[in-house]
Amino acid sequence: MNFWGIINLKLLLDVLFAVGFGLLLFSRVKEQRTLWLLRGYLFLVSSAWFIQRYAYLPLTSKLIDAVVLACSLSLAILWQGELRRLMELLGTGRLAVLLGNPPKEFRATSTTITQLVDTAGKLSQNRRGALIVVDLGSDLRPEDFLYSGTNIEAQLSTDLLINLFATDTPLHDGAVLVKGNKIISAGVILPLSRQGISRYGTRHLAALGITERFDRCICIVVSEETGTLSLANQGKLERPITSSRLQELLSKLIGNQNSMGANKASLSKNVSSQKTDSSDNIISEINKKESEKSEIFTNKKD
Ligand SMILES: Nc1ncnc2c1ncn2[C@@H]1O[C@H](COP(=O)(O)OP(=O)(O)OP(=O)(O)O)[C@@H](O)[C@H]1O
Repeated sequence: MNFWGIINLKLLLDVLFAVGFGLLLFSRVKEQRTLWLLRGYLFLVSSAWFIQRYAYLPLTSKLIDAVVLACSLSLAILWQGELRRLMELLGTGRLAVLLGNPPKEFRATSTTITQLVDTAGKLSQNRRGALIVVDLGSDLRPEDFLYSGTNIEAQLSTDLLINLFATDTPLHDGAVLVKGNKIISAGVILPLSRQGISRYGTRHLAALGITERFDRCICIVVSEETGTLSLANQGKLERPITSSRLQELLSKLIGNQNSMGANKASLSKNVSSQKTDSSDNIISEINKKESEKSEIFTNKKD
């Protein structure tokens, strides 16, 4: 192969990689305005490259370079959160999440949705505060939280969730992390959001905090004060919502539209009877811990 052949091959590969990268960026952007911005920016960058390489127009080239620099700076300000997330994902090696291909274990089923709605409804009726983080593919890891809580690794069930948020249990403070149909941990302390500090309490700010940092996770919040249900997604809080609205939102977000409108009554009946072995074990483990705690307490008193 001669010299020019090698150069052209390199150029071809360069263009192919750049196009591939551009397509990957386009596939990750969902909002129309962001898409326009990205399209305009990539057009400017490729024009600058083309003029620099093929046309001897030094002044035009300099001008376009200056415009590209100005656009890069304004986009860095505008997309602060997204760029930060991108670097976090790259730095922690979560390439599957970056490529939009989350592992199977994050796929929640309609049963998961029903269990979550059922739990939120019951907790709301009893005015029991709760915070449930549902990882839909952000691959949340202990380092993403201020405190990663206690490892649970149990099958998701309404009974277990309700038990975890019982006010007299050690793990009720903080959030419960759910991935797919599993409860991963409890007593998790989330990073707080800085938006709406004057409007919301810390439970709601924690829900906003985690969802504005990770776009594929949502948070169900039950207010202890009012029993109000809320859903946080992408740093926005929808509240107050009813159980059926929560079911609708979860079905939409989890992409499980089939579960919408399914006869909720019979499903919630099923859910109540779905006591898995592992969740039973965890409940008895928690109760054991509690009785141990009270024993120590009474011994101390004696
Ligand atoms: N960073 C956090 N991560 C997880 N849970 C948190 C965090 N901060 C507070 N919480 C939970 O929220 C509870 C305090 O809620 P607080 O009353 O301050 O907030 P709120 O938004 O007004 O909620 P509510 O309406 O339930 O009162 C704590 O006891 C704890 O369980």
